[in-house]
Amino acid sequence: MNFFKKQKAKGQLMQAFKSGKLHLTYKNGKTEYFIMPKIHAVIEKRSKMVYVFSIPTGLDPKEIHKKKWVFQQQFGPRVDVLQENKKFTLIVYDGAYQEAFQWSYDDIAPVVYDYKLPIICGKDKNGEWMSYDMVKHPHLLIAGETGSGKSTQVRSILTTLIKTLSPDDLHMYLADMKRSEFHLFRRVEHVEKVCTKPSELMVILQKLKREAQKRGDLLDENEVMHVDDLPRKLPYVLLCIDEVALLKKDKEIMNIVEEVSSIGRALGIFLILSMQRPDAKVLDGKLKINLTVRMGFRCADDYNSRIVGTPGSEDILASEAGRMIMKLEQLQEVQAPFLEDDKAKKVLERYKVERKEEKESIREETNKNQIFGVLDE
Ligand SMILES: Nc1ncnc2c1ncn2[C@@H]1O[C@H](COP(=O)(O)OP(=O)(O)OP(=O)(O)O)[C@@H](O)[C@H]1O
Repeated sequence: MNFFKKQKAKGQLMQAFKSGKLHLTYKNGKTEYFIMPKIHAVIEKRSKMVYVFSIPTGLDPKEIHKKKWVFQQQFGPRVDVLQENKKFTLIVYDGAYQEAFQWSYDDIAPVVYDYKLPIICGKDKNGEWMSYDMVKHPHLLIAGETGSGKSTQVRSILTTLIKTLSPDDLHMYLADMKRSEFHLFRRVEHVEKVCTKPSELMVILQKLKREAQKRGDLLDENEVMHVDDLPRKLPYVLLCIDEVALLKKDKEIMNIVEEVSSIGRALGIFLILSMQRPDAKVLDGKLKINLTVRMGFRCADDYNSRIVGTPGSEDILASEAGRMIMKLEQLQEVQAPFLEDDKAKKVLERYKVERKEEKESIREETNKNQIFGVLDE
């Protein structure tokens, strides 16, 4: 921030202190003297300004919190005041405040109608929808601390895909390493398999490897670069792994995931990976390069947000669930739509079929004794 901008910002804060009488006053004869709070730093961050100040001894710290409205009058409605002893941090967010909002397919459908594989992200500060076509930007990483809104976002993305594409055009494989999220997608027509164990995921990955091989051969035979250019349409395949970091010690699994991330784009095989704590070891090498789209929900610190590739997500407040820094072509702050578990269940009800459950239970039964080769049919 240049010198003049910093001075102007300091002046505005001083003005707020004066208007709210947030200072000590003493008189010497007829003259009044003020002891003002001391401004230690003014830091400009992406989409916000941070002021650090301390108050003079004798001024009640509660006054600063009670008079938050003074800062709002000076800087606009979107301010936060944090306190550590005598030191305060005032955060002034720029732009309009993007309130939380509900997922509604009626609102989303017109936004995504011309995408082949639509990923709905949320709304930016101006209330504009953010979305993209996964066929153009394959492989997505979603990261964020517990309670930051990551699982809700995965739920919203998958539900939107199910509503938009037919089960002939999209085959989903869902790996739920925490056993907490994907149960509501069981028996959905588009969902080939929901698994919760690494051994089951390995079966899926072996299948996807063979599928990739077949698709690669087809591209060669037909002398085309992308499955969309084949004479016969093939379904897109989506593998979504929740809490992928739990698999980091499983080298064989991680190697195939990495391989899919490298070759999937042309073959119509895509990944959505989510993790609570960004792990530099998991996001290493090829995987890091190939997960081109990132959604960084609130994370612990700037070390973590750097690993995700979404600087600024460490500054998202705990009260801002569903807020993220998104990296597509550029970094952008986005509020994700809120889709509750119960509502998703209702939306998905009409896509549930008996057939798939039977198929799954048969597979699971077979898998008990024989892990490999089950899906070779
Ligand atoms: N898009 C959103 N808009 C508003 N509130 C949200 C949104 N997403 C999540 N929340 C709120 O945050 C809570 C936690 O969300 P969620 O379960 O998605 O977090 P999480 O990061 O996946 O946590 P965990 O890893 O523990 O599952 C929700 O119950 C809801 O109250």
